[in-house]
Amino acid sequence: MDYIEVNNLNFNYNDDIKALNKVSFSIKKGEKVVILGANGSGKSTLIQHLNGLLKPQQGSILIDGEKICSKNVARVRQKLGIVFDNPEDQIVASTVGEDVAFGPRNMGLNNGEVEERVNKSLSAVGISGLKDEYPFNLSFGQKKKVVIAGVLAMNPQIIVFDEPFAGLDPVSNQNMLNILKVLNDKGHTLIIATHDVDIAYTWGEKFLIFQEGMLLKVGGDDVFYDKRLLEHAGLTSPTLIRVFEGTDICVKSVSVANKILRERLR
Ligand SMILES: Nc1ncnc2c1ncn2[C@@H]1O[C@H](COP(=O)(O)OP(=O)(O)OP(=O)(O)O)[C@@H](O)[C@H]1O
Repeated sequence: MDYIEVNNLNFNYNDDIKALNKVSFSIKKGEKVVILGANGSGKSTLIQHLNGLLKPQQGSILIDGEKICSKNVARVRQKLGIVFDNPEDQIVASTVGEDVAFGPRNMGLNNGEVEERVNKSLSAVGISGLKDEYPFNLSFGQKKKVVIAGVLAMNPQIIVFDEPFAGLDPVSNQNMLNILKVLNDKGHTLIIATHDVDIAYTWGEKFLIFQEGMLLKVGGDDVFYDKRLLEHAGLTSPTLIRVFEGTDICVKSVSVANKILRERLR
């Protein structure tokens, strides 16, 4: 059984904008998946379906064998956490510590357990020193870490990140890659939604290519060597592939060289 199953999902906004069009795919436990598409291709709409924020107008979503419905949506949200692109939309409390505690408290954990989860999560993203700060005064990258800590504190098996690298400086970018690596090493299933082909190619293992609400292709690295597919999706080749274009180096050698490079960059 697959861990996440999306079957024939359709979703329109205002009866006319087809945001998702017959989307079907599955994800296995522990996979590193990228939902890749240009602006407006349906990524955020899809993500919001994965934890029941949006209800399918047609089709279904199963998480760990359970079809999402109003009765189990709270349980699904403990299994699948989402870090949205704008951290300010997700911050709810007046101190960082209280914000991170919000999820575990709602899960009914006692004060000791909540405190332990808060400290562990803040430490995992490297912001233990910000525990008593007012979160809205922090920088964008710090706010992002507060939200990630809040999601980690719920200990979801699956974590979805919408544009996790957007707005981060190079050091914060590397921090984010490190956080993702630790989570993946611990066995979490990770999903990133992005339009950034470089980030996608560097980090991902399985790629879902979207265009105007349609899932054009599910594949591995091979999707990045399919120029027609990328063009159709309104995407370009990743820089690591483009630098070899026009040289005599064959695709196979580029692929092998990039495998080594990507391992180093992750
Ligand atoms: N609340 C909304 N009301 C009406 N139309 C919407 C709404 N949200 C999204 N859409 C439309 O649905 C389509 C898919 O949008 P969505 O935000 O899911 O794409 P996206 O791939 O996440 O884009 P981006 O990369 O720009 O965030 C677009 O045509 C968009 O204009």
